[in-house]
Amino acid sequence: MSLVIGLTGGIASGKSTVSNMFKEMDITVIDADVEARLAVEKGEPAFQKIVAEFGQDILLANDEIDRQKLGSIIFHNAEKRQLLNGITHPEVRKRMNDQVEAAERRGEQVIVLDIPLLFESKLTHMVEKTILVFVDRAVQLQRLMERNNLALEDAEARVTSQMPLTEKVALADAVIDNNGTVADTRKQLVEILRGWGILTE
Ligand SMILES: CC(C)(COP(=O)(O)OP(=O)(O)OC[C@H]1O[C@@H](n2cnc3c(N)ncnc32)[C@H](O)[C@@H]1O)[C@@H](O)C(=O)NCCC(=O)NCCS
Ligand SMILES: Nc1ncnc2c1ncn2[C@@H]1O[C@H](COP(=O)(O)OP(=O)(O)OP(=O)(O)O)[C@@H](O)[C@H]1O
Repeated sequence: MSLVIGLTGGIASGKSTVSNMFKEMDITVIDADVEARLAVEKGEPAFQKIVAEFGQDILLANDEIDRQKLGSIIFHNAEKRQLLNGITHPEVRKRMNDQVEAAERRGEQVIVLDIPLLFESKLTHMVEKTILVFVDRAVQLQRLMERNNLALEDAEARVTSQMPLTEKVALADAVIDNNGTVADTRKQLVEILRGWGILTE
């Protein structure tokens, strides 16, 4: 049996930064954002449902979903967000489960699921241990504005659409403080994995 670790945090809190560290250790990381992207490609069942609910206006000229447009709708409207989540999340769960099974068949001892909404969507049953990547709200907003080239108001809408990181701290088995340097973050990850017997040296 493998150990399945859930890696979570908030938008732009540093999950990808930490998941890259796992990948450098040759540990498989299954990324919910990647699976969510694949699940809404043209021809997939979720694509049809999204167009039926949100209308043709949501499509780009090439008939793919306009992610920026869909994001600007759902990050400002909780009802629409729930509607989208209801369509995408079952598909994302299915895809992640398939990948976990494939990694288990390959005999992998440790598997990481990178799931931004692990706690909001009550997906903790999919994992044995959880690691939260934490940053202060001000740092989170700053990094999000810079990375996605967003105005403060849009960055705030995205952060506010998720459970506050301060609440997630109490739910996680281990917390990495990513307010400092990437090197500080790596040190904390190594300490956690040593504590869990995953890293020995
Ligand atoms: C709204 C969409 C089109 C925006 O696409 P975009 O390419 O701009 O962003 P991307 O997919 O890379 O997501 C960036 C981050 O936004 C946050 N986020 C995405 N969806 C949601 C949501 N429904 N609720 C809260 N936060 C969300 C996550 O922290 C994620 O890491 C897209 O995120 C989407 O289809 N979301 C629904 C599926 C979902 O919930 N994905 C999250 C993982 S299950
Ligand atoms: N310790 C750090 N110091 C400075 N910048 C950082 C640090 N960690 C992450 N960043 C930067 O902050 C941004 C967000 O980090 P990252 O992409 O890892 O977050 P994420 O949680 O995976 O985000 P999302 O879920 O929104 O994709 C990136 O531009 C990244 O380069």
